[in-house]
Amino acid sequence: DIFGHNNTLSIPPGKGPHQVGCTDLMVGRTVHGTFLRLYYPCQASENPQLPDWVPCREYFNGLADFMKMNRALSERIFNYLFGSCKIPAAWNASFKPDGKYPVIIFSHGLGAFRTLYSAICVELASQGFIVAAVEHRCLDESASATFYFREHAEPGTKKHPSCDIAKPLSDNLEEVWMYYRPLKPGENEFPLRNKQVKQRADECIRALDILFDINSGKSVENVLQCDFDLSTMENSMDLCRIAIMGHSFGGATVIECLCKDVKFKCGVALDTWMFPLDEEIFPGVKQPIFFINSEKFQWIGNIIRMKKLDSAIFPRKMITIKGTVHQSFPDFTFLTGNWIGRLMKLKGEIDPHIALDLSNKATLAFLQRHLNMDIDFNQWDALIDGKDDNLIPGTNITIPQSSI
Ligand SMILES: CCN(CC)CCN(C[C@]12C[C@](c3ccc(C(F)(F)F)cc3)(C1)C2)C(=O)Cn1c(SCc2ccc(F)cc2)nc(=O)c2c1C=CC2
Repeated sequence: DIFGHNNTLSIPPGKGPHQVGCTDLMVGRTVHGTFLRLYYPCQASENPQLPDWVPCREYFNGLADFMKMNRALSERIFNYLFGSCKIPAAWNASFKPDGKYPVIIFSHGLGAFRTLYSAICVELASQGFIVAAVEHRCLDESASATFYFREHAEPGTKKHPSCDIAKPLSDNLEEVWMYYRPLKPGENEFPLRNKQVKQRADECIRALDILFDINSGKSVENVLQCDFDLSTMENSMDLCRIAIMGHSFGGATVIECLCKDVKFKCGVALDTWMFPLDEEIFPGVKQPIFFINSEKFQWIGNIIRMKKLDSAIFPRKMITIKGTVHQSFPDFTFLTGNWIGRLMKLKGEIDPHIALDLSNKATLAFLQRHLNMDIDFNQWDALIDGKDDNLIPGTNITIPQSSI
């Protein structure tokens, strides 16, 4: 196709020792419920069913809204380009009990949704983490699209589920879709984004609470009819080893979560958008933070705010990956040929596999250090200090002396 290659298996599989399984979990029958995609170490399975990267076509509509494109046309374009793309994980594969796995909650960026960072989540799960990629919804409306179920009053208005994984548990539930809400003209952005980042943090904390319930063997009702037995994950999570991770708006969500909940022992913030954060919370953040930045997205104001989190007491690290752009972290960076990928700023100069490999290895080394894990991720410790030809320690943005 015009992107130069077919996409089905373009998202790189995990490099770690574990096979990766994946399932969807929706808890709660209202917009205030929790919706997440779970990536986990699984039993080897013969012919694994690979889930679709974009689970429902409504997400293409959401992307169109987010990108201010015409829905009808772009749904067909996105479906043609990305409709066949699969996630390299075994859908609903049996969980592999093997001691207690550390846990990561992942928060997506503005206009994204829970499946768009599968390359990162699959890699981490393959290295022995349980990863919950939340889908932000509610007032937040910072996902490009998301859905929830509502008890529908009128009998017989049963709408068939739009995508096969969205079969609701009981048939008196109807799917309600909500889409990305752009800023109104003249709307003051900070109050909205600050409220949203607090909402996003609450959703991450609620997702963690649900993992606690699952770990304690409490029965958790999955409103989605996924044939995955959550009880197989009882007592399998190391709930002293929990990290929060996110991209862009999700990076700001990392800082907000660290401030709100000490159960998060450290944070990895990818190409963070600092704007939504109220600087008053910064002194309240005591956990280690790792800022992994792209070369092109950052600007002086954003870096200055990150520097305000610098500390002599709490470990704060920053690296910049040379030749990367903002979209080098979401999966799109693997799904287009070079020239159109660079044209649409979905790819930087660097090979996306090399870029994400550096980001993932640096992340694993940081997590081992600050979750006190006893494994071999410390082999990549040098990357935390930016010691690699493709890395810059700290930032490439020069900050004028006057502004410090
Ligand atoms: C003009 C629209 N305007 C909206 C406010 C700016 C839109 N925009 C730049 C984009 C996302 C882009 C994108 C995607 C996907 C294709 C595709 F063709 F491949 F589908 C193309 C082009 C359009 C690059 C961003 O917002 C950047 N950004 C993001 S992008 C997260 C994301 C969203 C959807 C995805 F599919 C993948 C990744 N997350 C954030 O938290 C923040 C920002 C900026 C500040 C905070």
